[in-house]
Amino acid sequence: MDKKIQKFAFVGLGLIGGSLAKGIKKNYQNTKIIAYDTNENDLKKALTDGVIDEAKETIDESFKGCDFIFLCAPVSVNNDYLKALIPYLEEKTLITDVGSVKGPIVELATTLGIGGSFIGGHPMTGSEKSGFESAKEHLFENAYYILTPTAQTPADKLERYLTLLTRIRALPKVMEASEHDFITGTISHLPHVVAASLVHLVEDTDTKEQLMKEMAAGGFKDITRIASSSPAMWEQICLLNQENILKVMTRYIEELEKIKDLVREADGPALFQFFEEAKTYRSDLIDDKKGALAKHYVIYCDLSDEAGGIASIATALASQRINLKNIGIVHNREFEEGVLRIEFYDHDSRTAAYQVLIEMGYEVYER
Ligand SMILES: NC(=O)c1ccc[n+]([C@@H]2O[C@H](COP(=O)([O-])OP(=O)(O)OC[C@H]3O[C@@H](n4cnc5c(N)ncnc54)[C@H](O)[C@@H]3O)[C@@H](O)[C@H]2O)c1
Ligand SMILES: O=C(O)C(=O)C[C@]1(C(=O)O)C=C[C@@H](O)C=C1
Repeated sequence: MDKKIQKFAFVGLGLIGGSLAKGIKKNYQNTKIIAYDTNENDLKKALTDGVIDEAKETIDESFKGCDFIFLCAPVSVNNDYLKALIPYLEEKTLITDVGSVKGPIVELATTLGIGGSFIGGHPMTGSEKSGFESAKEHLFENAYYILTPTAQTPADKLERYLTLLTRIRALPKVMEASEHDFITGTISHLPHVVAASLVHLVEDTDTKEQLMKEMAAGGFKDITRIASSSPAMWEQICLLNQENILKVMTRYIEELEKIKDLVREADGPALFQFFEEAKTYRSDLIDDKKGALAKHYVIYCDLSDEAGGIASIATALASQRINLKNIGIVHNREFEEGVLRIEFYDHDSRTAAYQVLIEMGYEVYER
């Protein structure tokens, strides 16, 4: 139990800010969360849902006394609020942002003389959706969350941030802002530029009847999902990480020229090698499904009558359209009596199943 009330403030309560606020509300017992956002409807919704305790109409004295302040608006806007919040920072306050570019804000914090209060942050998770209504309390589970301290960040503040990330089940990684910006320029910013440019290409070359748009299948949809992301967010990321994005775009255009040559020369073996090497590297990526970051959506359920019990549980879940990945009795020293282990494909299915089984009177638990 957290004895002391911790005060958290948010500026920007959209997808990322809203998810953080939800994650904090769920994982800390004693919190006061205040938030400011230009979107009044989202603030009202967050208040009604009990995610925040107070909605603010402006940045003022009420931002004093915070343990954490999270800047969760588009990147250049975060830079402006960093300045605006200086009068309200106290000794204990840790101010951070969640922006996708880290160099400029870390430099700004240092220039403003608040390097000792600031740590850059960037969760390597998200979605093409925006706004508070898309926020999820479990967004950060098993996801890397990069921290970029300044040269003046004290060790105890970094420690406090690491503890918070562990509580929301994120995987913290500390690095230099410049290294962060080069890495994300390559694995996140360039792919968003490429996805959007592919969409433009198809739009511009489509037939009169728009057959390409009509027939686009899995391949095109998979690679362009992120083209649906917020234009305001990506405009600012491109402006703030301009140098790295230009560097990596130049390198990518060279890569395209190389593969263009192979196609023109009809060089079968080289084309095979090109795709084979990409396939091998791609299948080595650590993702949700394997490796150190494995995500298992599992619940356990006590059963008295094994045979009939399994069937009725499977039927009840199926009737609610909840898909099972795996179901079976576990007998081991931890569960001497044997329990039913039920695995799902995703977090939402697990949450829904938990509710269904509780309502059916089963004893259900997550480990
Ligand atoms: N979307 C992602 O996948 C993702 C992932 C990691 C980090 N980020 C970073 O998180 C930040 C927020 O992105 P998001 O995806 O949550 O976007 P979002 O659009 O869902 O949320 C941004 C919020 O900021 C508010 N806002 C905009 N201008 C404002 C202003 N001037 N004053 C106060 N509030 C303002 C908006 O109303 C909105 O609620 C960005 O800096 C982005 O780089 C995004
Ligand atoms: O999954 C997605 O939709 C994302 O685009 C998330 C994503 C990315 O992986 O590029 C987008 C921007 C961020 O700064 C971090 C994560």
